[in-house]
Amino acid sequence: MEHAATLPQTSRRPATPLTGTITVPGDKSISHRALMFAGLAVGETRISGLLEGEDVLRTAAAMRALGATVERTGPGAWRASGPGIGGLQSPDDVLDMGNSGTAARLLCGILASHDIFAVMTGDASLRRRPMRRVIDPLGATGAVFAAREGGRLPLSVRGAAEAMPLSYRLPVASAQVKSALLLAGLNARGITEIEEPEPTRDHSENMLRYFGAEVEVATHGTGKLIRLRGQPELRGADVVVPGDPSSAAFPIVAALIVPGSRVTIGGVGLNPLRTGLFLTLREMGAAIEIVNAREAGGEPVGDLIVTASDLRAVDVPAERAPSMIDEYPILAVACAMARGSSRLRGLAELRVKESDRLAATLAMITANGVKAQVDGDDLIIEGGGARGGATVATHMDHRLAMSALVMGLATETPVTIDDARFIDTSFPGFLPLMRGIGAAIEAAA
Ligand SMILES: O=C(O)C1=C[C@@H](OP(=O)(O)O)[C@@H](O)[C@H](O)C1
Ligand SMILES: C=C(OP(=O)(O)O)C(=O)O
Repeated sequence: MEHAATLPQTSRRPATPLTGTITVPGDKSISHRALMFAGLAVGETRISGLLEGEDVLRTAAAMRALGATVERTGPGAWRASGPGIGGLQSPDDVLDMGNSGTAARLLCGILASHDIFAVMTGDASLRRRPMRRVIDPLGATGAVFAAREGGRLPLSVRGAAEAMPLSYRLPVASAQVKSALLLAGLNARGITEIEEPEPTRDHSENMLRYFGAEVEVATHGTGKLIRLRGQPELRGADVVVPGDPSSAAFPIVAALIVPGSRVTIGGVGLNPLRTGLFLTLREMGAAIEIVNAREAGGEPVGDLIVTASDLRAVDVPAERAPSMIDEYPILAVACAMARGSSRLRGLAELRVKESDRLAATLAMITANGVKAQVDGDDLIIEGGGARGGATVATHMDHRLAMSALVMGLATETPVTIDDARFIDTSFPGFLPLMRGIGAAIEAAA
């Protein structure tokens, strides 16, 4: 790639505390959905604060290839409109979803209930990830999927000419699977019904309603029952994307573990199905104050004031995992710096992310001198600080890259990562933003 010599980056303890007021880029989950729903709706949608990371740009390109109008009008400002539900067309070429599981899986839902043919692929990381979790249930719409062995990309789909509505109980806690089925249900005649035993992020349900669909959500045991009436008239609507709490996690943990730091992060999304990390960090003794709580674009938002804190170990229950599923690598860094032994439970889903995040997180901290082990689906971490000094293999995984660089801000010797390129999938501008608050991160020698 272009700047091959600067791919490895090194972080070290800064000479002074981290300080400043920052904002993080827009929420990745909401950004994907805003482009997809806008591309299915009639009339114009204006989006502000869209995450312009690689993953979301893949969704923009795919929606364009399917016949939607998607244009950038300024930084984070986008305009999109579509032909209405059922009106998308076969793309001329293969859809390349890059590194993005969300883009690939949600798009499968759209394709399943359109009378079109499409082929989808992704990068080496995405081509390893399981797609059966969406293509198996989506087959009941009448769509015909064919995928590589093991249900991996590339795949092809001949969408259903008249999609059947689905009734499905999610076997894994996955907002991607739920959202793919809801997207398919948009162009099915009748009610699509999804039972979700463990609640996962509900941005699709919220945004579908906002665009004019009829979505009912009822409590069902410990989970939810979601019912969507098919073939609504989706109308374009303006979307304000809040700051991504999963991105805010990195400067938050950095501020907590670099002594004397105080950092304010403005406009962070605080949807309760996304804030498991903040709850957990507070249980560890973190000083995270939420001020100026408000609503933006139908989602709760607030400013976070984070002050360096003496962290203590934590035991995180498995039920909390869906509300912080992407935050375990950075939580592992906080646990390594905390006093005592932490246990993070129920992490099986981490094995099928951009990398095997359970194995890679363990390797990241142990290579830098932290005692830790995996026990079944749990990660056990002995706190007390870390030596550092290792080069961390990031396995095409943005969250590992950022976590390792944050860890190096509090280790005895610097931490290096092998490849910083994938950070752009979710957090373009991470390196300058962190340097701007005083983080010592530079190209490795
Ligand atoms: O729906 C979404 O936008 C996402 C859901 C989660 O994936 P799963 O549904 O696979 O848990 C999460 O890891 C991903 O970053 C974004
Ligand atoms: C798992 C992630 O994303 P995706 O599944 O969209 O690749 C993530 O952003 O951490």
